[in-house]
Amino acid sequence: MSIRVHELAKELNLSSKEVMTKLVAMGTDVKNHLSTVDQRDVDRLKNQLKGKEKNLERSEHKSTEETKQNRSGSVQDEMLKDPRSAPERKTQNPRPDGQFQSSRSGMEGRSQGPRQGTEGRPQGPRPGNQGQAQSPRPGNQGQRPQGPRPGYQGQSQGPRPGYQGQPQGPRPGYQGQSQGPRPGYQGQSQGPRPGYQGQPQGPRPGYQGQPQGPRPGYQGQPQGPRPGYQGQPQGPRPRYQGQSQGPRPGYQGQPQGPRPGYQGQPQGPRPGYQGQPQGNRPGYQGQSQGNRPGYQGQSQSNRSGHQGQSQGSRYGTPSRSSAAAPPSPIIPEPAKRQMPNKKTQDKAYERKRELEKERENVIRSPHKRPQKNPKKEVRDTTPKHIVIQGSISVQDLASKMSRKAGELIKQLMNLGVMATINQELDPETATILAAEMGVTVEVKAEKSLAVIEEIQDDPKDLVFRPPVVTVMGHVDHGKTSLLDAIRTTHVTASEAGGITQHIGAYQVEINGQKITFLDTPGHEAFTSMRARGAQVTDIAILVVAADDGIMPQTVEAINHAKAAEVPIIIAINKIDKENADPEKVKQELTEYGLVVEEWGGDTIAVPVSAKSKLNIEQLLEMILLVAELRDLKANPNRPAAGTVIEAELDKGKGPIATVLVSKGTLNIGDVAVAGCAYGRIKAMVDEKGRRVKKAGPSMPVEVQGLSEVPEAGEPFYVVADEKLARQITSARIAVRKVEESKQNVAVKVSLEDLFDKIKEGEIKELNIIIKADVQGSVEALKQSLLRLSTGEVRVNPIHGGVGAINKNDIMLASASNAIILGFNVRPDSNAKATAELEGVDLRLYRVIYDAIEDVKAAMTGLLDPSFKEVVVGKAEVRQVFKVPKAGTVAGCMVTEGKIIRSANVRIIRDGIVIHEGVMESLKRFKDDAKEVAEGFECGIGIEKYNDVKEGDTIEAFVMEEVKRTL
Ligand SMILES: Nc1nc2c(ncn2[C@@H]2O[C@H](COP(=O)(O)OP(=O)(O)OP(=O)(O)O)[C@@H](O)[C@H]2O)c(=O)[nH]1
Repeated sequence: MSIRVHELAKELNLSSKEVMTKLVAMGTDVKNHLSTVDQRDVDRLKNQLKGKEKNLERSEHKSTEETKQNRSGSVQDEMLKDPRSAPERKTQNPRPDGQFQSSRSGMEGRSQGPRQGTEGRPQGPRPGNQGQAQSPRPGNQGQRPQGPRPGYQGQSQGPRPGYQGQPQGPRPGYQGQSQGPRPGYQGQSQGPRPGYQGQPQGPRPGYQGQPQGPRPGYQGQPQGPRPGYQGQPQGPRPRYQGQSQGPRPGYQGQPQGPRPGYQGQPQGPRPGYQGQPQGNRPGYQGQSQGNRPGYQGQSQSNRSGHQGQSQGSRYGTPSRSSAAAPPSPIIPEPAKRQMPNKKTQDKAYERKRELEKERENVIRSPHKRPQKNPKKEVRDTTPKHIVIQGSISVQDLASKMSRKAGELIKQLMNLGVMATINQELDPETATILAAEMGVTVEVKAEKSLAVIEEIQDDPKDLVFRPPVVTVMGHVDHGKTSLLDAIRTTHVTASEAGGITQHIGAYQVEINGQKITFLDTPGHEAFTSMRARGAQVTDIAILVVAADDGIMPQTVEAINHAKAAEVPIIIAINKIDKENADPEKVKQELTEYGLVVEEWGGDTIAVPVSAKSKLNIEQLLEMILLVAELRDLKANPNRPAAGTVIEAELDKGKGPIATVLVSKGTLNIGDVAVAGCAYGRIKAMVDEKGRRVKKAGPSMPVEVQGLSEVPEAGEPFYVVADEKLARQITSARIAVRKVEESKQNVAVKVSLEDLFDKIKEGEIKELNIIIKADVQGSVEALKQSLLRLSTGEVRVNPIHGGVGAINKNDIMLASASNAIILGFNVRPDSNAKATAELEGVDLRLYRVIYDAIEDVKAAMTGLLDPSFKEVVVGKAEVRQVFKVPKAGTVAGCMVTEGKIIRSANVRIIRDGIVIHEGVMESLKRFKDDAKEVAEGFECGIGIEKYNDVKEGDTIEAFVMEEVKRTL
């Protein structure tokens, strides 16, 4: 059974705090009023309280008795007054003088006869006194036993350190309650003390100080309720010889006979005694001779019946006590000297209060720790060095610097830069800004997950791989026919029944060696892939019709192949034709730097007929020969890497892609990444539609299992697992989003930044594509530009052609990082859009000199980029009117943008600029108009120009000032 503190308090009619204090003093572990107390502790507490009450009652009773005695003039008084007369009156056995050193009022009347112990006490053994210490007790100076005390049994023989410190000064806290072992418990025997209440071990029902059996000696004063205790033994007390033999209900210290053992009570302070309850005992404090303010326990001599004790009553008030007990003439001097003065008492009291407060605090908040240093040190925790990876937004930089974005924006304003929180700062700006705020910046390019690192192969693992061939040439020269001829010629018997699929590439075998053909004739795919960084072609087959010779697209193809540094094999086709002139073709080729072998050059030229399947084998052998010279090798024993040749979304199969493996071997079940697509390869088929389980270097296969359709030209990699594949593609998607959000196409080289790039060493060669209205202009421009080459940069016209600037020109420029110069030509709409998309710098001139000057200025950093031509609209000439006074007026339909009256115009015919001049009139019907929007008709008159024709395009353009950026 347990009970909570507050319930117990209620039961005892005490406050919870009081109960807690008592319990804590008893050694019971209670934390607060809700703590539970077990029955044993409850009983102990109750016993304690009960004992206190009884003691109080006894004290009251005793005081009354004392008063009575005092009034009537007791024997004891008389004894005190004249101790020598006492034996005559009271004791039957006179005691020699000086033996009653214990000058306690109650004592004096007791010894009516000789008490063996009395005599023996100071000098000899005191058989019954067990509560006495033999060790020095500071407060007990009056009666030190001088010799062995036979009745003293519970005492330690050695020094008892704890016994001595108490009585002299205030003893603030209750000390009778041991909270732990108290080695030096004083006054108590070290043997079993059944009735002692200082030992809070539980109820001691039987104890009352009176042993039930023979009591070997006095054993200290119980503090708890000792119902039976009154100092009267219940049984014989052999050593207590000065006592009455029978029960002494009211034992009050008046022994009927000598009590040899009872005399051991010190008169002085008994410091170690602590068995007193803690309850308020108003009168308490005046006990003993030694002032023991904290003393709350009953001294050994404090037995209810023992009224004559000491100089100060322990129960009654000092005044009462003193009144009851007149000063004894035999009080030893030393005891008196120990009475502390008022100052000491005050100090002691203060100290006691402090300790009590501390204890209360501990009880209230046992876990609360005192605050040692509540003040916190303010430390600057902002980093002094940060690492960034390229550009960084203001917000992210602020976060890295542990600053507020507002602080950075403010600092940027101080630096003259207006920025928003999301604005991207380039590394330089970020570094300067951070430096202004005391932070150093380290720009470290982060290894992006989006980029897959190339595996470097050991040269000894490399083996020969089939060459990858692209067929290029002018329109109708027979590219498709040649590819078909090769394919059909070299289809083996076993493959004949196979369903030939168009997967963008295929392989043929000749003399046990394979050749891979990209099944997309023309240089469009070739340049597109090159523009994406994919260089899959090992050898270019240039098809030139023997009856037609070199044509513009032939030249383009030559230049594309040269720019890609791909060896060219010439297939002079249609030799079956009567008007075929292969020699003429060879002759023309020399103009483009291609000198055939038989003429001493290194260009292989094979006369073939796709139609008649002539020399196809010879052509293939030449391909193998060139491949051998190129030492085309790859390691087949590694994870596959390659390029997406073609890709589409198949209704049944989902995303499918033709992949040309360039290194390693692709297996079913491999996890691959291509651009932002990834997936586990579920199935692979070759160009014949056969399912294959693996694809080695240079083998084209169609794969299924990718998450989405990748773009042609995307690199294709096998990675360790799908998790990594997901991470890579996620990173790529994130990069793509950033790129899209920037809406900023990666600008290739341009004349504006040419000088800077030359200075930075980024450009050592300026690639230029020239398109002009006539070949003569192309050549003139080419020669002039070549002369601009300097030691720092070489001008390299990679391609020149006649006619409008087309998409192929743009792709070539993009792939080769070239600038396009157009002289008297315009880009077609497709080319213009592609140029914007690819970031190709496209410049149009009407005067060759202007083009040369611009390139020259750009190379020397003197190009004035402050004005830029902006085309505001285009109109198609639908009808031409001859107006007598106004000249020729072009009736037009605005097809693009708007035609503005103040704009300059140029007339374009078949992609060639016919005229450039000033608009003379702009009319909407008969009215003059400032501008005419797209979809409306208008009449346009051009100053000093009447040669406009139906079908011409009139382009309106303005010169806009370009704001220079720092
Ligand atoms: N006589 C003869 N005609 C051929 C030969 N090769 C192709 N032709 C013919 O030339 C024409 C064009 O052939 P294609 O193979 O379509 O030429 P291409 O270069 O693929 O043409 P585009 O796809 O338009 O660029 C066809 O009518 C073919 O029959 C050949 O070796 N001899």
